[in-house]
Amino acid sequence: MRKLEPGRLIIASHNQGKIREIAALLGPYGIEPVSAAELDLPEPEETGNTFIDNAELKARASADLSGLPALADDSGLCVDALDGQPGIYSARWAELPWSERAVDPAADAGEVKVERDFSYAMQRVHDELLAKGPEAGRDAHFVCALSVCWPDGHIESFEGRVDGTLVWPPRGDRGFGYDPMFQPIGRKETFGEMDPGEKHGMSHRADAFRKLVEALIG
Ligand SMILES: O=P(O)(O)OP(=O)(O)OP(=O)(O)OC[C@H]1O[C@@H](n2cnc3c(O)ncnc32)[C@H](O)[C@@H]1O
Ligand SMILES: [Mg+2]
Repeated sequence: MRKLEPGRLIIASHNQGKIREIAALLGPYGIEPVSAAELDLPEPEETGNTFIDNAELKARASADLSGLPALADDSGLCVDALDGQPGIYSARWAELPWSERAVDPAADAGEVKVERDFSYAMQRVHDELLAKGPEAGRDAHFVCALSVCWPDGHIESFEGRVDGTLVWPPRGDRGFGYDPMFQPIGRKETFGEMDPGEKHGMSHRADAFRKLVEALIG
C-alpha cells in the first residue's frame, strides 16, 4: 500500500463543514490541507452509485487537475425505515424544488453564495418517516467514504460508519448538514449539540479516517 507523504494534500470538497473536520483530523500528521475551492477546482458531477464511487471520482478529478494528491469524502445519512435514503443523495435532498426557489432574487441569480440550509432536508426526512406510519423506526447511520488519489492515478479508499437514532425537532447548531437530528447510540446529545472534538472521536468520518491513517500514514 502506498504511503501518504507529509506535504500538500488537496481536500476535494466544496463543503466547509467537511473541510473543517478533515483539516482537524489531519492536524497531527504534518499534512497541509488545501481546499479544492481555494484552487478554484470545479465540482464534478456525482454520477456514481455508491459512496466509494463518488469519493473516487471527486478525488480523481482534483488530482488530475492539480497534479497533487487529493482526498475526497463522500458521505450521507442512511435511514433504515426509508430503505437507506437519502444515502448518496443526502446533499441533493437539500436542494429546494424549483417551485420554492425564487424567494431571494439575488440568490436565485447566483449573485450571492449562501451556505446550504439543511432545515429543508431534515424536514423532508422527518415528513417521509411520518408518511411511513407510527411503526416506522428511527434507526439511522451515517456513512463516510474517503478516497486518496495520486496524480499518477493510483487510488485508495476507506469507509466508515456510525449508528444512531433520529430525533425531532432538530437540536444544536455546532455541526453541519443533518447533525442536529442525529443522536449517536449511547449519547443524549445530537451531533449538532456536541463539542466538535467529541464528534471527531466517534463519527463516520473519524471511523474512515482511522482506517486511512492506519493504511496510508501510520
Ligand atoms: O461533495 P462535496 O463537495 O464534498 O460536498 P457535499 O456537501 O456535496 O458532500 P456529499 O456529496 O458527500 O454529500 C453528503 C451530504 O451528507 C451530509 N453529511 C455528510 N457528513 C455529515 C456529517 O458529518 N454530519 C451531518 N451531515 C453530513 C451533508 O449534508 C452533506 O452535504
Ligand atoms: Mg457533493
